[in-house]
Amino acid sequence: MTILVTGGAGYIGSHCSLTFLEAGHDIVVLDNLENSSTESLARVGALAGRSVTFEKADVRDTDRVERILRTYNCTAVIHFAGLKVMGDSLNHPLAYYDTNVAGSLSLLSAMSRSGIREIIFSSTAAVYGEPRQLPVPEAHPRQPENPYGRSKLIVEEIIRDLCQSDSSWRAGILRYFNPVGAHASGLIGENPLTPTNNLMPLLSAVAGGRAEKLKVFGNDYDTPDGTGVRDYIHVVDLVEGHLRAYEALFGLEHSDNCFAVNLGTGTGYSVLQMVKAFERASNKQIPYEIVGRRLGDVAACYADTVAAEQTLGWKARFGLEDMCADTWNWVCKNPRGYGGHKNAS
Ligand SMILES: NC(=O)c1ccc[n+]([C@@H]2O[C@H](COP(=O)([O-])OP(=O)(O)OC[C@H]3O[C@@H](n4cnc5c(N)ncnc54)[C@H](O)[C@@H]3O)[C@@H](O)[C@H]2O)c1
Ligand SMILES: O=c1ccn([C@@H]2O[C@H](COP(=O)(O)OP(=O)(O)O[C@H]3O[C@H](CO)[C@@H](O)[C@H](O)[C@H]3O)[C@@H](O)[C@H]2O)c(=O)[nH]1
Repeated sequence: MTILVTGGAGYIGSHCSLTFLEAGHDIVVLDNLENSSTESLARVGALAGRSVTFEKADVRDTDRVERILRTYNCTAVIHFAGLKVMGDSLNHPLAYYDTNVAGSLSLLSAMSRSGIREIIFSSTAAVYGEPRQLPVPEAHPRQPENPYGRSKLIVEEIIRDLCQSDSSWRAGILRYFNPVGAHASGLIGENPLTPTNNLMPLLSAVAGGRAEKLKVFGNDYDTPDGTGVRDYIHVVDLVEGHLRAYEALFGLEHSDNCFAVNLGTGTGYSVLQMVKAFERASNKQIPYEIVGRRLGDVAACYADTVAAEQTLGWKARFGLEDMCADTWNWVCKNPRGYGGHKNAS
């Protein structure tokens, strides 16, 4: 029962690999190292007490993926490999459709050819677009507003069609809200040197003196303090959700062989609340200035978590303090990220 983890050297994939190894599963990681290095897997191996089997490969190489699936007798796939920067997807839509859509199609074809029918797929709250209702339930209309969100929605639909066409397929689609934080050891986390527009890495960059101040994108939203509200979820909670999803796949009835659930905490925090929380965790002042709204941002977005609780028996455990403290611990211990990563210096 070996599980193929695509994108397993990356931020979420490395945490997931550790969680699955610790739960006693055998895994093989496939990654093209486009946004990662094998150092993350060396550290996962050290934490788990056993080495991680790794194949450097591209998910778009269907024949190679099929060979890997067969070589390791894989029975299921957790699919993280992809591009993830919403803003970037507006400038490079073809790259996003190629990696996220064509890459997933290639993987699903390789699975189909080798008779593997179980997949957990990394989707995103970005498939909902502007929330019309809060908290956002899974049945909320899916109207993504950028190529990144659309690429994920297209793959969701492909997976649904597969499950409908053949009841032996089983799929768990997981819509992440805002993953943050790092493993408590401080050994694995999100590479601090990767260019990013996300709030948490920018907070740590300012606290660590790598950036002068934070730009707060708008304080005129219809939220308690006027700044944007999001559902930040600790990456360790998020990957626990994958373990529960993997277990839930076995309990699925053939008539109901595909589920889509939100992975969030259900609680929203504003940008200014995040600034304060990070100041407490780091014991540093975080200077900020209010600037105009960022194109494409919504006022507030947080998850309805009822389906995750019912379908997976899963609920996030970590609070904002842990998310900030674990991020800060990771960044302080690894100010230059992993060795070998193209953005490491
Ligand atoms: N981090 C977030 O905020 C977030 C939110 C919602 C959804 N997601 C999704 O979760 C998944 C993992 O995100 P992450 O934050 O760990 O990103 P990441 O960039 O750290 O990890 C993605 C991994 O995929 C690999 N990869 C990229 N293209 C590949 C290809 N063609 N073939 C093989 N490997 C390839 C990269 O090298 C990297 O190791 C992504 O699919 C992303 O879209 C992330
Ligand atoms: O320099 C910054 C960066 C962000 N923000 C604000 O912080 C909040 C969070 O922004 P960010 O961390 O960029 O996350 P989102 O824009 O919510 O998008 C994330 O969350 C989505 C899921 O909801 C994922 O799909 C995306 O990949 C991921 O980037 C928003 O209100 C932003 O306006 C600032 O004020 N200043």
